[in-house]
Amino acid sequence: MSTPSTSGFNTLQKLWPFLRPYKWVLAGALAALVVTAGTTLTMGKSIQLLIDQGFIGESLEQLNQTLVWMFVAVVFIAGGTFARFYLVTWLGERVTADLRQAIFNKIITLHPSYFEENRSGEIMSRLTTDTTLLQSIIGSSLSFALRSFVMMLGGLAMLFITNIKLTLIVLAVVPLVLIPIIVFGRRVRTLSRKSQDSIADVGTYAGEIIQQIKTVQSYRHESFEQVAFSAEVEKAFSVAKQRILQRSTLISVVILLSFTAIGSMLWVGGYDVMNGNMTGGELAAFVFYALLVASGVASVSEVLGEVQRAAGATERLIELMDEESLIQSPTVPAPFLASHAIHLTLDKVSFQYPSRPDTAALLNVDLEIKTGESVAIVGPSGAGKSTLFELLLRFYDPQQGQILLNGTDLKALSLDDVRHQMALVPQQPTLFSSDVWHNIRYGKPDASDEEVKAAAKSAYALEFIEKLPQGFDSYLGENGVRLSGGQKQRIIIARAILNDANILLLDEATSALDGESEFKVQQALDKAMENRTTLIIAHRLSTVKNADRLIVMDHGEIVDMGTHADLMKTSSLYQKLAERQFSE
Ligand SMILES: Nc1ncnc2c1ncn2[C@@H]1O[C@H](COP(=O)(O)OP(=O)(O)OP(=O)(O)O)[C@@H](O)[C@H]1O
Repeated sequence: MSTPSTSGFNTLQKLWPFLRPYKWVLAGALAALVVTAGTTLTMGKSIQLLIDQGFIGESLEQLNQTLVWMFVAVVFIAGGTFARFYLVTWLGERVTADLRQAIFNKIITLHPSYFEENRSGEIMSRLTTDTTLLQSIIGSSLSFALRSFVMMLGGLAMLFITNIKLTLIVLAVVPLVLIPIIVFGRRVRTLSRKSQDSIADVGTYAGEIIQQIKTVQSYRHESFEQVAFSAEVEKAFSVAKQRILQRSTLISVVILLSFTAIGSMLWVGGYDVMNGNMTGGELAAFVFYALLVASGVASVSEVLGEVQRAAGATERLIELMDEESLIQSPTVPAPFLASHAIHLTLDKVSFQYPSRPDTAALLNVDLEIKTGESVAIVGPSGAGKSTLFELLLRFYDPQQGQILLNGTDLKALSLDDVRHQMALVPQQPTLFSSDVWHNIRYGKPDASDEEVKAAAKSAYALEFIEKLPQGFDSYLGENGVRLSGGQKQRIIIARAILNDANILLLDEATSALDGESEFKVQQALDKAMENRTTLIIAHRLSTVKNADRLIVMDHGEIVDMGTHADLMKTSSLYQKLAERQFSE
């Protein structure tokens, strides 16, 4: 069985790839450390000379010489400490920056279902809290511990040189000091992970409430949420309390043991000085070294507690970094010829969401879509219409059957090629908290201002954008709160038009808009659909009538297919859906 401290260090070893690029900085810091520690150790001998020859021997020359040497030594110590502190703190900041980047790079490529299982607040907490903890540990605690460790070893050597008998007394205490370190260290580590987890819960909770602030306030749930949040905060506090108790106990036990040893040593040493077996200077030097060793042991033990905390944080980070996306580009993707001729085939596609393995969201779906065709998908709520889009965009892979793009399985093509072919206009338009430029240009980052404006014009968005206080430079607020639903949609459509993908995936939401707004969005959509293969989740009959073909879905299956007129005659489900629409 490994002790908690070694397994803590084992976990920390996994951070080595992040430190390796800066091994020269690390080496510089270590060199500075050795210089400072070595110089500090000579101070004990200087004190001995100062007392025995300067004070007791009453030699002014010796006094001067020793003090000059001590001054030189202090200059070295100051310089070395500067270098060590600067380099190590730099290292902590640099490594944390790299870690954050690596984690973000990982997160952004993970399959969407990962985010169903893991709450966003928790992921955010790893990116911020856990990395900050590591920064403080790499950047300061570890340097402190290393310095203490080197001083401890050096001090110990000097103790032996100065007086063996007294040293043995000091050493008898060391195992006594190690026992609490091992016992409490393990507890601190477990509690530390728990503590980080509960801090993440606090962040997640607050994040969700802030996002839903209007729901919270309209239902007058403020005080209810305050109570619930306070429970989360208190939970985090009580875990932290346990952790602090363990750490404080550890520190105080170590201090108590160390100073008991120094007390007994002083007694024995003082007795020897009185008997003339030892000079006063020797005892002073010995006490100096013993203090170095004791404070070294104390701070190493304190930092070992920190290391356990860091190991907890590292575990969580490594876990996230080891996560593999379930949706991957093949290593050698099949070649895909970009052209406007697009042929989509769904071949006996069945799919269950990973969180609901027993319910088929899609069942045996067979479908052919040709270039330029517009296909409307209708069906009751929960029929699987949006799921179809999720599979086309490869947010999920079907468990049975395959989806072919121009005859090649989506899984064989590079993700880039697949997604480059598609532009999605979702039912709930979501915008980035930035200006209009950024939001439209998201469809094509290298688009010129003219292209962005042209896309906005095609999407019938130009007129309202120009009326905004700063036109295209207007900040749209978080998630575009400063725009109406119809305006947000037209921005999204402009983005899709700019993207100029061959396949347009429209999840219509015009049902939520008033007549005027709906008319404009419809115009924008008609423009976007020109010369494109389009799949529309249709909620309104006007779209349905314009489509080349209609697909009726129910319980994940395609139950009927045809034109509006055909289906009015043959499909009872379609008749029902149409009746409901007309009566509305
Ligand atoms: N992420 C998910 N995890 C698990 N089940 C899901 C998920 N998303 C959708 N489902 C389920 O899959 C089924 C099909 O959902 P889908 O969103 O495709 O329906 P829809 O036809 O688009 O409905 P609507 O018209 O209401 O948007 C539903 O039963 C739904 O509850």
